[in-house]
Amino acid sequence: MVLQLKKVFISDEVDPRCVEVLKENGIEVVKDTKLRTDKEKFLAEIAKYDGLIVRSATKVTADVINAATNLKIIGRAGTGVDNIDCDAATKRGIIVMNTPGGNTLSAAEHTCALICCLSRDIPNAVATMRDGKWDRKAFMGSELNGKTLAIIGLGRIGKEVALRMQSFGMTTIGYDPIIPGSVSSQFGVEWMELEQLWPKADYITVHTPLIPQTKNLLGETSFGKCKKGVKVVNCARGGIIDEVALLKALDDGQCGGAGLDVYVSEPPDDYNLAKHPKVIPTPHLGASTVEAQKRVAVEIAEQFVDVMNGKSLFGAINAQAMYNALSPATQPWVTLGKCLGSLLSTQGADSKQGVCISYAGTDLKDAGSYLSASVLSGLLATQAGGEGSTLNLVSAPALAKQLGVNVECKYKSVCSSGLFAEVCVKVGGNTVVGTTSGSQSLIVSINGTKFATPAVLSGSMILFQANSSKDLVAKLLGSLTDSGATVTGLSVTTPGQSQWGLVYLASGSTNSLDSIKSLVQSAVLLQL
Ligand SMILES: NC(=O)C1=CN([C@@H]2O[C@H](COP(=O)(O)OP(=O)(O)OC[C@H]3O[C@@H](n4cnc5c(N)ncnc54)[C@H](O)[C@@H]3O)[C@@H](O)[C@H]2O)C=CC1
Ligand SMILES: O=C(O)C(=O)COP(=O)(O)O
Repeated sequence: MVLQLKKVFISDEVDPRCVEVLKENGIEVVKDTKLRTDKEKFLAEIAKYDGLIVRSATKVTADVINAATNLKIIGRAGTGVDNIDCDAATKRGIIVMNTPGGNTLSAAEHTCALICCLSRDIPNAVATMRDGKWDRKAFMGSELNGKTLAIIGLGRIGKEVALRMQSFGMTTIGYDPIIPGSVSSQFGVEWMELEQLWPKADYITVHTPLIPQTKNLLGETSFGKCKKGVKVVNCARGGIIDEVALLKALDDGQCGGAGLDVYVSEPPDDYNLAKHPKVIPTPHLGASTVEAQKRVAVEIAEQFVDVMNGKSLFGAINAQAMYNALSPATQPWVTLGKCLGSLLSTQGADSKQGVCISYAGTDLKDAGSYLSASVLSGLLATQAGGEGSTLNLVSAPALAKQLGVNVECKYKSVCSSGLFAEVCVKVGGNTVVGTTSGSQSLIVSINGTKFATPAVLSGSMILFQANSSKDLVAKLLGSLTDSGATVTGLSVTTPGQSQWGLVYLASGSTNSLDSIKSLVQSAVLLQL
């Protein structure tokens, strides 16, 4: 798979190395960090690009995505993609990718810095000195040594925070629905359920994405289960700690202090929380280091170049089928799936009746996810509406879900037909079986009728069904030639009562179809 990437727009402050790497690889780049503030102009401009690179400031909402009629890929020079409407992008077949890990260490260090500042109230102490005051009594801190740090979200950043704070003598406990205790114990974190964790924690730090399950994860109820005076840090996303509940807990002493780098609205709608004397606020600086910025800028540019060259889809978060389809060995099967889907669509197969894909042969052992996406991309092509809609391996599964199409995949290691591998797609009463030879897609049978030898699916073809007769082929070829068509080949099923066939044409025209109408039961023009 090679994605054509000619023009990329960068709408946020990204290190200049990003532009350099893209340009070195022949990609035209426009960087304008102000345009996004003028929505109308931004929407008009974005239509010209096939790539977009952002950080967290640009809100890539559905209206931006729908205006970007040529867009193929959105790159996040950083981790969180909550500023990108990934569902809208997926429906349009646009790849969304981030640079996982590029800013992990910076975000982890910033979290640790906030924990240290909280333990000694350093910012307020600094402020008094700046005010010309020598006030030692007001700043009695407490050691981190021997205290318990609860880490919610034990992914990349959570783990690095744990390792660093252990060197201060903190006991680290944590919770994550995906990372089990057997893994977290390897980096010194005792895994426990949230209910056990709340009353044990002296400090709580959150490192999850903002998703429905994590919204207000630390709120009024959970604060109530914590030790009085618990200190909290949010360097992940605003809203994981409920801002209203936090303000109340700070006021009534249930929370002893908060280090905040992220907010529900950025910049905050009001500064009540940021100005609270027990809060240490920073303006989303977790990833703002020279090192992290250089890393994410180069990484996102290199990832774009790799996609363009069909080399890798590292960092893609909505392109699992495309990712699985990358290897050269899978390419012919991806093409076959799409051909079989298109062919069924021309036969009027109704996808609402459900799609059953059976595939056999050890070559196809791991083909499930990309085969179903590729069949759907052919089958549903006529149903993908809207300007700039692309039905591809990213958008086809999303469209099937939206249309309520049920897809079933079955795998068998042994191919009973004697072929090395084959794919059978059944939709309602229509069934097609195909296989590959080198890079070619071949049709083996249609509705149970076998081709004499598997027939190539490529170029302009007429697929017909007719009553078998001795002179059928001669009559068909005669009519087509008389209509001005140049026939380059023919492949038919073994004669029975009814016969299917493929006539290969130098170029297709409806004239050719009309010329054989009286000789066949059905005929469709295919362009594969
Ligand atoms: N302040 C800043 O500038 C930065 C903020 N971030 C944010 O930090 C957060 C974490 O980033 P990474 O560690 O790189 O992500 P990650 O994907 O490596 O780890 C996130 C972890 O959260 C866990 N998780 C998901 N749902 C959960 C739940 N309900 N309860 C507990 N854990 C749950 C996941 O299983 C995963 O292990 C993200 O929100 C990211 O956007 C990242 C970089 C910089
Ligand atoms: O990578 C992330 O998730 C961040 O929050 C960093 O945001 P930024 O790139 O600094 O706008």
